[in-house]
This record gives sequence, C-alpha cells and structure tokens, in this order.
Amino acid sequence: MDTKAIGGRSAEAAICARGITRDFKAGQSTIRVLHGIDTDIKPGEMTFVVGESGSGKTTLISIMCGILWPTDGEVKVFGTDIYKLSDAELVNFRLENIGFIFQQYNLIPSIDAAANAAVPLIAQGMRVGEAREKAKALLEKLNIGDQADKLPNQLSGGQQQRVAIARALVHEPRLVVCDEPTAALDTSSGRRVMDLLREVAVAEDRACIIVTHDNRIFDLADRILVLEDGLVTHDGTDMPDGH
Ligand SMILES: Nc1ncnc2c1ncn2[C@@H]1O[C@H](COP(=O)(O)OP(=O)(O)OP(=O)(O)O)[C@@H](O)[C@H]1O
Repeated sequence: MDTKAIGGRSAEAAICARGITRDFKAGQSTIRVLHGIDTDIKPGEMTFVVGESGSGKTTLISIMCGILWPTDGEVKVFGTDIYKLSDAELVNFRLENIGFIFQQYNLIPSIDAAANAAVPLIAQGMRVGEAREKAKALLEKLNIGDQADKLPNQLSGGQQQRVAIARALVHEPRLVVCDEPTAALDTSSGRRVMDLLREVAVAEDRACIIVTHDNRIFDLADRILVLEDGLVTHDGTDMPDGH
C-alpha cells in the first residue's frame, strides 16, 4: 500500500489526537500517565510541548508519531488513523512521513556520519551514493560537513545530535517530532538547528512538534501546549503567565 497517499493532502490537522490515555505498569499497580488528551496539531506550525519533568511529554509525542500505542484513544496523522494500520503499514507510514529526533541519538556505530544521516533515504530505496550526497548537504547546513566521514564515536555529543537531526530531516518528512533538540547545544548552534527545522519541517502540508525545556527558544514557537500531570493545561501562542 502507498501509505503516503493514505488520507491525501488537505488542510486537515497534521495530527488529530482524541481521548489519548496511556497507562504503564509499575510492579503490581498501573499508573495513568496521560489522562484523555484531545488536541490538534496544525500544519504550517511549529508546536512546542512544554511541562515539568514527568508530565508526560515524551509519552505523548511518542504516541503521536506512531511508536508507542495509546491505552485508549485515536491518533490521525494527516488523516490516517495510524493505530488502525497493520504493523507493516505503520512501519512504512513512519518511514515515509515522520522524522524523529529523540534524546538518545541511536546512531549506528559502525558507519560514518553521512551514512547515518542517509539511513531513511537508503531504507526508501535510494542509491547509496545519491543518499550520501543529500545527507552531506544537510550536514553542511548544520555546520558539520567536515565531519561527514567520521564514525559516531569520533564526534562530540553535540555533533552526534546534529547527525541525528540530519537523519530526521533528510527524507523531508511531513511530520518532524523532536525531543529536546537544542538541549546539548550552545545558543548559536541551537538557533541554527531551529532555523533548519523551520526551513525543512514547517510548510503548508508539514508540521513540527518540539518537546523542550529550553527557554532560550520559547520565542520561536508558533504554538505552545503545556502539559501538567498528563493533561493539556494551556494551549496558546505564548507561554502562560508566570512562566
Ligand atoms: N515505559 C515506562 N514504564 C513505566 N513508566 C513510564 C514509562 N515511560 C514513562 N513512564 C512514566 O511516565 C511519566 C511520564 O514520563 P515522560 O517521559 O512522558 O515525561 P516527560 O514529561 O517527557 O519527562 P522529562 O521532561 O523528564 O523527559 C513518568 O512518571 C515516567 O516515569
């Protein structure tokens, strides 16, 4: 199935989440981490998800991007009800439509930076040489073009993160989901990453969600959702008063 075509392109929400709950087992008991979240993520916007540690931010974005099943609720990504897809369809859907930047960079240790950044293109069937060239162009934009031939363990933490960012963006996914993309970076590198995210990930038919504690970048949000104890308590263009 051509999962890119599911739902078609329209002005619909990039993500439509309804009634999202998520429970985790903790020994004999069960803890509810998300308590029935309803929200729409709009295309053409950079949406920040902020909140105290443990409020459920990573759990929520993991559910929104098809890597963690909700206990209850429905998630449509560009019109596709992703948890109704078969496992194979969901894998394809993610590969075609979603780029992730998580706190663990999960780079492949035995291949160089350009090859790591090229992984989504190679997985989609692009020739390795062409995929590497595209990946290298992004590494240049992220100011680490000169590190393209290095293995991950020859790179600093911030450089590894930029390779992970290039890997998330290289196939120009419609949805980019990032967990703390600037936390390990100095202010100017962080701004560069945010500029690139806006350039690649924000367009009429694309969307970008960023979990962050980094108040240096709050002014870059088009929309801010605040999570408290598994519920959205603020949804606006600015941080709520007192933050
Ligand atoms: N796999 C899991 N098993 C059990 N509990 C979990 C699991 N994943 C998350 N939790 C719990 O769910 C709650 C929310 O976690 P989550 O990582 O979503 O929070 P967060 O807001 O992203 O926190 P942080 O800002 O520290 O990354 C926490 O209490 C956490 O311990």
